[in-house]
Amino acid sequence: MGSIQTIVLAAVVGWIIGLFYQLWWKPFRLRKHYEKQGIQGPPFRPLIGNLLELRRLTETVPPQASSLTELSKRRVAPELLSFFGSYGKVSVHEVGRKTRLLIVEAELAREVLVTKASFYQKADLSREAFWRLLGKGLVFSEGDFWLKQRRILRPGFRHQYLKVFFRVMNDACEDLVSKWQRKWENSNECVDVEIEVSKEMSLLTLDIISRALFGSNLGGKTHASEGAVALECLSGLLNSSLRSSYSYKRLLPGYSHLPTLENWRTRGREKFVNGLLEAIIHSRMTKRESVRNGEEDDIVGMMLDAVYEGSSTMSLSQLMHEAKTLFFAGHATTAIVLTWCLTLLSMNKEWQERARDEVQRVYGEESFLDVRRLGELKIVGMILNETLRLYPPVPTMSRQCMKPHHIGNISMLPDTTVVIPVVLFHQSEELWGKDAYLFKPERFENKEAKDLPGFMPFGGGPRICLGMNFAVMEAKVALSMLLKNFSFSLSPDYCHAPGLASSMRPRYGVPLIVKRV
Ligand code: HEM
Repeated sequence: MGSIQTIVLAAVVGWIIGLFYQLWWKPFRLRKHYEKQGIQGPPFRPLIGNLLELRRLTETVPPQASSLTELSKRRVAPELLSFFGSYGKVSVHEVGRKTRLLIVEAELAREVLVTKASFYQKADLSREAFWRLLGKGLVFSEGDFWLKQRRILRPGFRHQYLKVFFRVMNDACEDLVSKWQRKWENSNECVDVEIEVSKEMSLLTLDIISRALFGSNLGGKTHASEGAVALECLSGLLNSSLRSSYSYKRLLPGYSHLPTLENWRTRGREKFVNGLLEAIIHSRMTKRESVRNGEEDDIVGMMLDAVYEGSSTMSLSQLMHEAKTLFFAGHATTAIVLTWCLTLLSMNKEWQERARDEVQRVYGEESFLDVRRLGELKIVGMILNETLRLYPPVPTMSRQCMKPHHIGNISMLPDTTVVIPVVLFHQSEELWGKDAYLFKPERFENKEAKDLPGFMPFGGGPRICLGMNFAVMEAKVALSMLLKNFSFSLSPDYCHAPGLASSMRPRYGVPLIVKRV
């Protein structure tokens, strides 16, 4: 009996020491390590870290922007902007027990993402926040497993497939144009129509990614009503992921498994999206077994080839995770860019005209663009880059240090999360000049501008966005098709408020007045 008591006592003492180490000693030791190197930050607070300050700073964002040219960084990353202002280009703070180093120095960020990438992994904090949305797909895989998955998926984003997707993009955009044209069916040609474009762009990109992933032969699965429900579920999942960033719930291990109303809703949404994807993939498998031609022309088909090939190492459950990752990663980001492109063009009519002139010249008499002429859409490309600069859909990235090493003069220790505030780089006066807040696509006339170390809308290094070429092609096709058919101006109901739950989405949507060209 005595020995059992001793064992229990030793276990309890061990557990308390472990807890003390994790919650207090480890973050305290890391904080001291960085402070000794002259890196400052808000005061160290055990257990909760700087959640109080972070929450207070994010809650100060007013409901509406002060002007149409107010920089989005003030609304999307006010806490990081404030730490940068108070403590300089490199500062330290904690979220709960996680130590974070905020780096607003382009060369250091490049080291983390590119040259010293092997010392880092994706950060636990973002994995915890986004796992329901992105599954265990490529975005959060690591090491050899990540490399293997990336090798399987990469061909799907190469030129040969992109040509197939180009058709898919054209078809989906044509459907959207026809849908909008019908709004004039019973009314006068010159009548203005108000359209909430942020929702329309989300539906469009969801349609495109479903067609590219699963083929156009979906039997209407992700169109119409199911598409709208899927969109609602995805946006609900995104909101709860982003809301959890600075939530106290983070301090409770296993919170996401408790039977709360929010968790119940989140699981319902997740179940719907998983069910939809499973049904589509199973119908694809059945089709594949009956009509096997070996030449798949969508991404799930290509992954199924990898599942069935003897040499392959992709399991069916991994295929589900990858499909989920691409389904989400492939639609939300591009929808944001398209929404802000149309908004900025509505605010800057001369650029809208210049872009339309270019589109009309490149299309000529054709109703579809020739894939070989995509490169001629130079002005559209410049507008796209300037939009990605002002409204980057991924406003911050983070990495977790795995091994001791140096970046610049800083000695890094494992378990430190590095925060790379893309949005602060993109809107830095030091990098872009005093007029960094203005929409000036001519910045990108010089091709080298997009290779500047401070411009990273698609990330960088080995983990650079897999869908970058897909997204650029999609945005060019959609913009050119819309500009060719319609003109845009701001609705009197438009309220400028970029930033919804730490993302670049517009808080109140974007109602635009649309006219037929
Ligand atoms: C304008 C649209 C897009 C933007 C701005 C964007 C941005 C990014 C960024 C910044 C990353 C790197 C994140 C990090 O390093 O932590 C990333 C990764 C990724 N993106 Fe995109 N993305 C876009 C569109 C797409 C599309 C259309 C797809 C797929 C169809 C896609 C699939 C992925 C995947 C799979 C990764 C993870 C790559 C890896 O870790 O190896 N993205 N994206």
